[in-house]
Amino acid sequence: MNAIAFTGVSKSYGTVRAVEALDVTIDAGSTVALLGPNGAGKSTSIGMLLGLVRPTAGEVRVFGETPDTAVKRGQVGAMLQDGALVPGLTVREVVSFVRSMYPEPMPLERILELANLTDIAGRRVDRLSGGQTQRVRFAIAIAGAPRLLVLDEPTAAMDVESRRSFWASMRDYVNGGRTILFATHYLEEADENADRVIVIARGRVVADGTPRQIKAMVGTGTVQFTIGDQPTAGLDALPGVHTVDIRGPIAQLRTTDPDATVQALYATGLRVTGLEVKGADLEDAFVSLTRDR
Ligand SMILES: Nc1ncnc2c1ncn2[C@@H]1O[C@H](COP(=O)(O)OP(=O)(O)OP(=O)(O)O)[C@@H](O)[C@H]1O
Repeated sequence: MNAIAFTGVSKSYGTVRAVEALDVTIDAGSTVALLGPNGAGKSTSIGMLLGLVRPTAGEVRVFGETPDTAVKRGQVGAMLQDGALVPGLTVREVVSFVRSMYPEPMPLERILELANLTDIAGRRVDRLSGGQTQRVRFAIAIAGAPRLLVLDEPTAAMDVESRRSFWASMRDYVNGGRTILFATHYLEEADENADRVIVIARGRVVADGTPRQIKAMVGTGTVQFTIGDQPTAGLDALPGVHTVDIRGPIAQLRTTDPDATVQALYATGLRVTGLEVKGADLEDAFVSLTRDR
């Protein structure tokens, strides 16, 4: 059974084509990352999935129904990028209120526990840190025990520790066969938490596969250094290297294993100056992938 089906879906804002001809189905029970750079069309796609944004063309179905119907039936929970919490209320009050709007909500204590809020349930929501606020948003998203959970950059305001515990809660929640679709800018986050990664850039799907397949396509990082007029032959044979770009005096190697690449680079005997190692720049990687095609 498909949890989600986009069929020929496009959305334009005036002359801006935010999403173009999206054809994607997502199986119930899977955890899928929607990965892409700023402005790729992730939030627009999520908005259409929730019935908040109307497609210019095409059709969206959630468990075989329109997004509006699926949302009304309490089948979908969402955690969006913004949305203020009612100030003055405690965490427990906010979560209880949201629970009361659903036909078959999860028990209150279970929600608080899953969202790691039990200890701060009595605190006012306007006195929370960024990470704690995100946890309340998560609690609100799961309050109705939805079959599909949609998260738009859920860990944006969190530090490393909060991210880790957030994803642990998520795995707990999804254990009973629920479906998760989340948007992220980070390949590592997609890799660690999804079983399928759909990459979008400029409103189109440019890659779709397991995290392993996606990493092999884009590399997980870039190793850059000043090569000057030294020979470039052999750089593409260094371990992990996937693409070599020479721009003036700068050599940029896209690699699946930056550590191994750097070690081997030093062993070549080349004079390496201005070394920089960075995480994958998806925008760059995908713009060049789509151009190469
Ligand atoms: N309400 C709107 N009016 C006009 N243009 C919009 C609107 N919403 C989005 N866009 C444009 O549509 C494109 C896709 O935006 P969208 O927010 O879906 O991307 P995104 O992948 O979610 O980006 P981010 O990671 O920055 O949130 C962008 O060019 C954006 O400027």
